[in-house]
Amino acid sequence: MLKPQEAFQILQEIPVPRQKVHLPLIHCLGGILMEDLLADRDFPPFDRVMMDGIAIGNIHIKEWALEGIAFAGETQKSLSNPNGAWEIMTGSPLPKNCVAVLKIEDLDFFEKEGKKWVSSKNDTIEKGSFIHTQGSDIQQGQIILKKGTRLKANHIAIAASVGYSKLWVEKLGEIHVFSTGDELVSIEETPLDHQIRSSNSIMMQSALQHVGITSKHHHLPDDPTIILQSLKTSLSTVDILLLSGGVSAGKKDYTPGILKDLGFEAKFHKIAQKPGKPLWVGNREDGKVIFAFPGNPISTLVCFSIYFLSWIQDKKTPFPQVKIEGLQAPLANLDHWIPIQWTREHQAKVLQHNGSGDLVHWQHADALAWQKANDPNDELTYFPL
Ligand SMILES: Nc1nc2c(c(=O)[nH]1)N[C@H]1C(S)=C(S)[C@@H](COP(=O)(O)OP(=O)(O)OC[C@H]3O[C@@H](n4cnc5c(N)ncnc54)[C@H](O)[C@@H]3O)O[C@H]1N2
Ligand code: MOO
Repeated sequence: MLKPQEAFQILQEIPVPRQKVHLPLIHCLGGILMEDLLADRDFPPFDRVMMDGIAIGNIHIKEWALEGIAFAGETQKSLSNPNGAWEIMTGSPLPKNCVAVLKIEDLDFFEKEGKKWVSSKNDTIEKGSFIHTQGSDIQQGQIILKKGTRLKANHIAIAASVGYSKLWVEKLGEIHVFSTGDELVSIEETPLDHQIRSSNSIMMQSALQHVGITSKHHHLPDDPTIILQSLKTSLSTVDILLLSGGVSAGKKDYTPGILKDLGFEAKFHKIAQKPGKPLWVGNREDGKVIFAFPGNPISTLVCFSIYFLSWIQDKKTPFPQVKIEGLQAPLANLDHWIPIQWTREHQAKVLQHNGSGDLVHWQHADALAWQKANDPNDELTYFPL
C-alpha cells in the first residue's frame, strides 16, 4: 500500500486548478499575485515621527522653548528658533529644521516668563532618534510586492498602502463540499437514535473560509443515481469537489465506482496510515480534481488538513520536529498520525482518544505528529492543526 510520503509526491504532480481573476482586495487572501506591485511613493512618504513627545533642532542643549503642537494629519510644520521645539504626535511629519524626537515620558514641561518650555530628563540625546526617515523602508518606483507572492493578510496591507483596491490573482474558485450517508442529519435537526449530526462538511468549509476559499455544501443520500447526478451538476461549474464518506469497503460505499463512471482516474485509493486509510484522490483530463475523504470525522479532519491543505498551499514536507511524551510503540505496517498538545517549548504530549470516530478527545489537539511505521524515535515531524 502507498506510504504517506509517496502520496505527498503524487499530489505535487496534480496541478491545482486556479483561475486568473481581478478581485477586490478583501477577496484576494490566499491568491497568488500575478503582477509586481510598485511603491507609488517613498515609504514612509515623509520623515515620520515615531513617538508622542517633542521634535528639536538642537541636541546639545537641555531646555527648549515650545513653538506649538503638530498632530498627525496636519501639514508639515517648521521650527523657526534653532533652540526651540515642537510638541509632536506619533505619525506627524517631522517639522522642518528638527533633527531628533524625544518621547513624552522623558520630558518635563514648565513655564518661564509666561512662555511654555520643556526639558529633557536624559543626559544624552541622539541625532535622528525616533524619526522614521523618508524612504528608509522602500523608495518610490521599487518593487514592494513580487509577482508570485501567496497573499497573506500582511501582503494585503501592503497592497492597500500602495493604492491597489483590486488585484490580479490566481485563486481557487468555489469548492463544493459533499457529505454522504443515510445516517446523517443536518445540524438543526434532532437525530433519531440511529442517526448522527453531520459535522465533516462544516469543518471543511470553515477551514476553507480561513484560507480565503468560498464553498457550498450539499448532502447526498446513499443512492448511486442521485450521487452521480449531483456530482455531475457540480462538476459543470466548479473545479474541485470534496466528499466525505462512502470510500471504504461497505456495501453502500459507492463513491469510488461513481467517480470512475464520471471519468476520474484514481491517483490513489488507500494509504498505509492510521487514521484515514481509505483516502481517495483523483483527477480528470479537464483538470477537475476530487478528494474523497474517509467518513470518520477524524479521518476527514486528518486527510483534509494534511493532504488537501498542503496541496492547495504548495506546502512541502518535511514539517518541523517536536519531542513527544507518552508515545506508544510504532505500528508495524502503518504510519500513524497522532494528536499532540504542546506542553512547553519544543515539547508536546500525546492525547488519548477512542479512534477516528472520536471528535471529543481531539478538541485539545494542537498538531498531528507523524510516527512512521516501525520508527521508535520520540522526536517526530508534525503538522499544525
Ligand atoms: N471492512 C472494512 N471496513 C472499514 C475499513 C476497511 O478498510 N475495511 N476502513 C475503516 C476506516 S479506516 C474508515 S476511516 C471508515 C471510512 O469509511 P467510509 O469513508 O466508507 O465512511 P462511512 O462508512 O460513510 O462513515 C464512517 C463513519 O463516519 C461517520 N460520518 C460519515 N460522514 C460524516 C459526516 N459528514 N459527519 C460526521 N460523521 C460522519 C459515519 O456515520 C460513520 O460512523 O471505514 C472503516 N471501515
Ligand atoms: O483510517 Mo480510519 O480513519 O482508521 O478510521
